[in-house]
Amino acid sequence: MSGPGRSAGRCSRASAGSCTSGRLRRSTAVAEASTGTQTVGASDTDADKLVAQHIPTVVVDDLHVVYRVHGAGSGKGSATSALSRILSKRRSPSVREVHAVRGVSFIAYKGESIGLIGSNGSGKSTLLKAVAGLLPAERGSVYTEGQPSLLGVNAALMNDLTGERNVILGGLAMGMTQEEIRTRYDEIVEFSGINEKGDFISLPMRTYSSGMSARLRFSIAAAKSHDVLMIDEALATGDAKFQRRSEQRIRELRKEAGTVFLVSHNNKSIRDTCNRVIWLEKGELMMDGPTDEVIKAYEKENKR
Ligand SMILES: Nc1ncnc2c1ncn2[C@@H]1O[C@H](COP(=O)(O)OP(=O)(O)OP(=O)(O)O)[C@@H](O)[C@H]1O
Repeated sequence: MSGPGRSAGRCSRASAGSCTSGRLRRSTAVAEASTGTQTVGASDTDADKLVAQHIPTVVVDDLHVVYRVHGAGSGKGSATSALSRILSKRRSPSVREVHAVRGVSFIAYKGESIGLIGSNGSGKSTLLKAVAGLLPAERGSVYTEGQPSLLGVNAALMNDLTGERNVILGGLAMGMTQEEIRTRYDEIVEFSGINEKGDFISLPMRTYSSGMSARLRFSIAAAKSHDVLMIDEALATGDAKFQRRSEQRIRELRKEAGTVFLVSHNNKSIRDTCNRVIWLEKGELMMDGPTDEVIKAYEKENKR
């Protein structure tokens, strides 16, 4: 393992399994353009064979993430009051800390598709952002193999540019060459289904519905195999047909040797695409294990 802050004990502390890779690096990268019915758990797929090799892609070690909210509770959080404070050199009236992730540790392996579940505000998105290098760790460490890509429904492509331009922009942001983008362009547009009801790809993205934007973002991100792909609720916005297609693509990405993280409140999506689930509550890791086991425990807890 390489990267600052490495220590011999880290891998074994993080979770079960051994840390055999010599290529993991500490996560500092800024994420790129921020995204059935088949059961994956027990089948003898290529992805399952990869998982069995135990090649780590992400090591999260006792991770804590804290947000600091300036001006919280004072009722003076506006830009004008902040400017007046700066000019008068007064200190911010109050800073509230939100401890969003508390001591989470796990190791993700090549070929795994990991669902992140938990109630609203339990820290799922924050954990993904920290793994992507978008949020700093207050304490603990994150090591990743390769470049993690966070695909969120709020990921910023350029709303004033056409869908067509955004496909190119998103492709470049993910490290594809112009030639690769040209080759895959038709495939991306077709997968997104944006043109099913007319020539929408030549219109600016601001004219798209939220579902259409999410579909295009997912299609761009899914056009490339990722070392670590993190998808935050992207499937929730597409219609049923698109969801099935996306789930199929997630299974393929998993086979293409990467690791996929999927945040979702839809337990069926998680069951259909993930072989492992991490359950968070109040920023703490409640359970980490095979999909069926964790979802069963989560559903039992939520029936109370
Ligand atoms: N930018 C922010 N500033 C301050 N606090 C934040 C910020 N973003 C999230 N939080 C807080 O961090 C905690 C975890 O939020 P997070 O969005 O990670 O939860 P989540 O599990 O993804 O929730 P959901 O299922 O509702 O999307 C919450 O208490 C939330 O209020």
